[in-house]
Amino acid sequence: MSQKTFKITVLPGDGIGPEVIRQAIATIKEVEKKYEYKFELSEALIGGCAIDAHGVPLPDSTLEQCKNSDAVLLGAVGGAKWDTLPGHIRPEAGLLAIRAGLGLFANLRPAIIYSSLKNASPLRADIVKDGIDIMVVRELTGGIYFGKRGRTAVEGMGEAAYDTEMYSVGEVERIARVGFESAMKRNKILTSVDKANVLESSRLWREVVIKMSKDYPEVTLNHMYVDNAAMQLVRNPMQFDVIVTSNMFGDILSDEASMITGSIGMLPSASIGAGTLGLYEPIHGSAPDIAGQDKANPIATILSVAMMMRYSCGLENVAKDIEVAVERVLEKGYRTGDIVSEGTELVGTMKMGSLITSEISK
Ligand SMILES: NC(=O)C1=CN([C@@H]2O[C@H](COP(=O)(O)OP(=O)(O)OC[C@H]3O[C@@H](n4cnc5c(N)ncnc54)[C@H](O)[C@@H]3O)[C@@H](O)[C@H]2O)C=CC1
Ligand SMILES: CC(C)CC(=O)C(=O)O
Ligand SMILES: [Mg+2]
Repeated sequence: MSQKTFKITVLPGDGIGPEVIRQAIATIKEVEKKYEYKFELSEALIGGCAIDAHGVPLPDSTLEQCKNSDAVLLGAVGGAKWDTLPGHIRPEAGLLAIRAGLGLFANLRPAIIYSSLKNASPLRADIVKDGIDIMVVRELTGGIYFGKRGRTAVEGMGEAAYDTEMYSVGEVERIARVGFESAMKRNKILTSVDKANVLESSRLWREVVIKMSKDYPEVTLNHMYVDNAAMQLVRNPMQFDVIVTSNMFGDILSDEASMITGSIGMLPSASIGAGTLGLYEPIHGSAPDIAGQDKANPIATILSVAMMMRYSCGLENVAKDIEVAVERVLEKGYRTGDIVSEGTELVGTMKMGSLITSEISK
């Protein structure tokens, strides 16, 4: 029987992006060998490298190519070289534009602590002993990252700058639905994180989430202010099942959640919208401090490939295979620098990638 060919656009980006993407591509090639599914990979530019080549962080041709794909795999963008450019042509603007351009309003960031990595967590052993398994559902195409911004002046205070947080009922409804649906498939606890004691946009957020909870009577809904949530994540992370929150709060809390599971180099993400097209990327950035040194942990990107198999390709068995391969390599004691500890073996980006692909082929 002939298999469907999945069209994947690969956007390596900047810094460690191309290094971790190389290992993710090797994973896809291994999947092809083992399963005979076909993946047609084609690369395109985004971020700093696109600015260098075309003067813009997201060329129209890149967006078009992504729209004509089944899925997009992205490394990371950004770096000091482009930090002084005006905001709208910085590498990060390309990232925001591709998320919005593809209509990917929901970003799923699973923070899981692997049993063999418990001692890589900076939290006390008694806090992580029963495991951490949190799904952060972050709104991705609204809020302050997309609101009106600009420069003005304040009398007697000189130049001023502003950014605006705004959410509509429709935007909150669709992300809340992803949160509730996700909770229904898990332990049925949803924590909506906001700052409703101060922000009007958070008060609307909370009203909408409460209204929607009537459709999900089995889900226990909690509300938490973001400052408390940041604290509770280190105090008692096991209380969380699914967290649903705004773009900026989700950005910040997911970096925190990643570290309590061992490292930011471990967390994958899936950005999804109304259809099956999704964008898959590690939650970390371009890590200029370790770029080009074979030090980056490729696991977050490889696990993003697993999420791609699950959400855009419908290949749950392949997704599981990749996740088990990662687990086995960790159980055998191999570690990149960000998760290394006494009694484990330090390996580089390339070696970690090849250890994982060789587990997949088994
Ligand atoms: N999705 C994206 O493309 C993102 C891009 N950025 C951009 O990346 C650049 C650097 O930003 P930072 O704030 O430093 O965040 P970052 O996530 O790039 O790095 C933060 C720290 O984590 C470490 N780290 C990150 N990924 C790692 C990995 N896979 N293995 C081992 N260690 C890892 C880095 O070495 C650094 O010490 C900036 O230009 C920023 O705007 C930041 C976050 C996300
Ligand atoms: C440009 C930023 C919004 C990227 C980032 O930090 C993220 O998406 O996690
Ligand atoms: Mg971030």
